[in-house]
Amino acid sequence: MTSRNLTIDQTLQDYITAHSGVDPLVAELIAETRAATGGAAGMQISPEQAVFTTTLARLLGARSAVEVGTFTGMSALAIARGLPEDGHLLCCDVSEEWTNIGRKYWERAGVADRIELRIAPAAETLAALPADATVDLAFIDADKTGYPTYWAELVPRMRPGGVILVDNTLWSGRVVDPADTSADTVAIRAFNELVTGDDRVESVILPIGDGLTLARKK
Ligand SMILES: C[S@@+](CC[C@H](N)C(=O)[O-])C[C@H]1O[C@@H](n2cnc3c(N)ncnc32)[C@H](O)[C@@H]1O
Repeated sequence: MTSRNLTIDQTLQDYITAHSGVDPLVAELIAETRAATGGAAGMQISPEQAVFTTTLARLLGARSAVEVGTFTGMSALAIARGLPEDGHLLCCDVSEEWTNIGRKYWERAGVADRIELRIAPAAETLAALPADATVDLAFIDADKTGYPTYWAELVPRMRPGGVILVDNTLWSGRVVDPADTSADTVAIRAFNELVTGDDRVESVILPIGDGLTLARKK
C-alpha cells in the first residue's frame, strides 16, 4: 500500500504543536516534568495528543473515564477537562512522587474534584471495578507488557460506542524493526495484533505522538 502519511520532522512537529490549541498550563506542566523527572519526561503524552483527548472526551459526551498510567498528570488533565462537572476519572498509577506533580495542575485547572487517583498496580485496581459496561473513555499508557491485561479488564467495561485510547503503539517506529526484540517492543507488537483481531472493537492506529490506537467498542 502506498503511504499517504507525512514524515514529521521537528519543524513540522513544532508547527503542529503551535496550531493545536495547546494552553500555557500544559506548557508549564511539561516544563516542570522535565525539571523534576529528567529523562522520564519523555513518557508524557504529546501536547497535541492532550488536545485531541480532551476533544474526543467532549465528542463522546464522556462522564465516566479510566486512565492506566498517570505519571505527572498530563493525560489525566486532558481527559478531565473533557468531562462535565459531575464527571469522574479514575487514575491508576504506582508512583506517589510523580502523580503529586499532576495534582497541582488538576487543582489549577479546576478539575481535581473529577479525578480519583489510586496508587496501586493497575491490574489490581481494574480487576476490582464493577463489571458493568459503563465506561465512556479509557486511556492505556502504563507498562507496555501490562497492556493485554489492561485491555482484557477494560473492554468488557466499556459501554457500546465507548472508546479506548492506547499510547505508544508505534513505539518510535520500533514495531516494524525486526532486529528489535526487546521485551517492550515485542509486547507492543503482540498487543497491536491482539487489538486488530478483537471483534468486540473497531480500531485504528493514529500516527500522532508515539502512535495512538483508538478503539471503539461495538
Ligand atoms: C508513560 S507513563 C504515563 C504518562 C502519562 N499518561 C502522561 O500523560 O504523562 C507510565 C506510567 O505508568 C505507571 N506504571 C507503570 N507500571 C504500572 C502498573 N503496574 N500499574 C500502574 N501504573 C503503572 C508509571 O508509574 C508511570 O507513571
